Amino acid sequence: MYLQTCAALSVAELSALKLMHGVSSTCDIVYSFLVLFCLQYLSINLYYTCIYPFFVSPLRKIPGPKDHHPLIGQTLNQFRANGPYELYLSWSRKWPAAPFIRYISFGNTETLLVNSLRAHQEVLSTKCYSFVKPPFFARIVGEVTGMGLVFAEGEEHRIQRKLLNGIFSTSNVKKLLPVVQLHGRCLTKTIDQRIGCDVSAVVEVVSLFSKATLDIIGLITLGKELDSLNAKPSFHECYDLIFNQSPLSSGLTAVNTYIPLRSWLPLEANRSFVAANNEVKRILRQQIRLRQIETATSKSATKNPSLPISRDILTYLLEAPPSPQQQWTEDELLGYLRNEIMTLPRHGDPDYTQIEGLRYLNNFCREVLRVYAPAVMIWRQAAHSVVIENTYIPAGTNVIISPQVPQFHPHIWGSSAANFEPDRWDSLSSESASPYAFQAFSSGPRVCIGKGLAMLEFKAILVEIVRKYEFEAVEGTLVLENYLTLRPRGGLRVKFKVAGEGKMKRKG
Ligand code: HEM
Repeated sequence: MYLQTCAALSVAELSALKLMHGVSSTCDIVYSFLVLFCLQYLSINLYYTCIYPFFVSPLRKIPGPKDHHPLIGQTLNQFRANGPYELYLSWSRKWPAAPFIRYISFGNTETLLVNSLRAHQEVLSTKCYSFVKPPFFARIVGEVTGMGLVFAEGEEHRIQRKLLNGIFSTSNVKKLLPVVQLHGRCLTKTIDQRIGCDVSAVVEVVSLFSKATLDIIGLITLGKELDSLNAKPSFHECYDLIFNQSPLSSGLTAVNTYIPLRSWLPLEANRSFVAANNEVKRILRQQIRLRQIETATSKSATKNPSLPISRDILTYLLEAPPSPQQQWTEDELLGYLRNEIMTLPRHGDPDYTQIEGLRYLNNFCREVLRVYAPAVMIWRQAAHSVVIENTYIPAGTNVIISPQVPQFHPHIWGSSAANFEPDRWDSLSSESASPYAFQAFSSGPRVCIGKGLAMLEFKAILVEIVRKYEFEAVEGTLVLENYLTLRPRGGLRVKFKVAGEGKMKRKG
């Protein structure tokens, strides 16, 4: 945008100069154009980085932290913070009643963090289509997920959602339970193999669960086992490379957010990321093409719908590390869960109604997603100027929803907001019962389309694991990081041993 404005201004100024001083040589014209263009570009950038945010912007009076670096804003503080949510939560605690909190990010751009329930409702629901995904977000996420429904806007988004909603309806998700259970059994088979003849085994679960989740989504969306694709390197190897980048490659991803260097930097760390990413997309495109041909030729195809877009396969994964602040011990919480799951018939897989009937399991899963929301940031940009909660938001302003902010807000969840307490879901206050108090899947017209499927997967796999094993985390302290989703840094090692009888009786 600046580039076009500067070019237009330079042309106008050059024409005026020519009128005043007569026609000069082509060389002079090009030289003058370049000088004028650079001067203008520099001035505009200086204005927007050094003057506008601090002396002119209508957002400057909104409460927010002032301890930013003069050029890179809060970027350094975010990098130094204890986990990806820490700064947002500390600001939200400092200004609990503010609808928005304003902070300065890289290059002194202003960002608004959504804070109150009402502001969440307006941004995500009432005025949902006044906001779009910012271009830099498309660069970081789009390069991994591709540009499907996630990046469709306005009317195009409404149409795509209408087409896809049916596939993810409760009645369809119900039918997918056997697929999920089948993969749950494959997962426990892997754990059994690792235990072998020993009493217990330590297993790195992030890659194990990621693989199971991917396999389920692959089978549901492509109608194919990803393991059976015979690609070299395999689909899972490429996927692992994308999500477990080297420090240099992660740094490049961060830089790519602001300066789109990714596609032409001749570094090995960059090349392997780009190659893995391209390979994943190639495999998916190929499978989708095959599926489309099958669908076109098969009479029964309409009974077996598949998603027409490749990005849905690279989706959010569940991680559930234990909370350091919890009041109940891990043993007690898992004991309650085990006791409830053990009320299911011993043999055979539970059906959908039986799983949905497990009240504590449902509370447990929602509490995991409340305390450890996998999506750390949901990015938006004002498509046009808009007023929310008496705050004037100019077009182009970046707005961020961080699910942990409403999910830890003391005005919504009370003073125990940071504690892991599954029972809180049985007695919600009017604030915490609001659909905007729990944002792990976002809400409004852009709510996660896979929410029902993700919850079913989470519960069904937990049932499978809890029935078979007793388990505990091996590492004492977990460091969480954000790479597209919340992940334990360096993975999560869990000690599994085959379960005996449930030992804990539920209190009360
Ligand atoms: C625990 C698991 C999951 C979590 C926490 C999660 C979270 C989210 C969140 C927060 C959004 C909103 C993103 C935004 O507006 O920028 C979203 C959107 C989306 N999710 Fe999920 N998701 C999960 C699983 C899934 C699954 C299993 C699928 C599909 C198989 C899926 C497909 C999508 C799609 C297509 C969108 C875009 C919806 C739209 O813009 O209309 N998600 N998800």
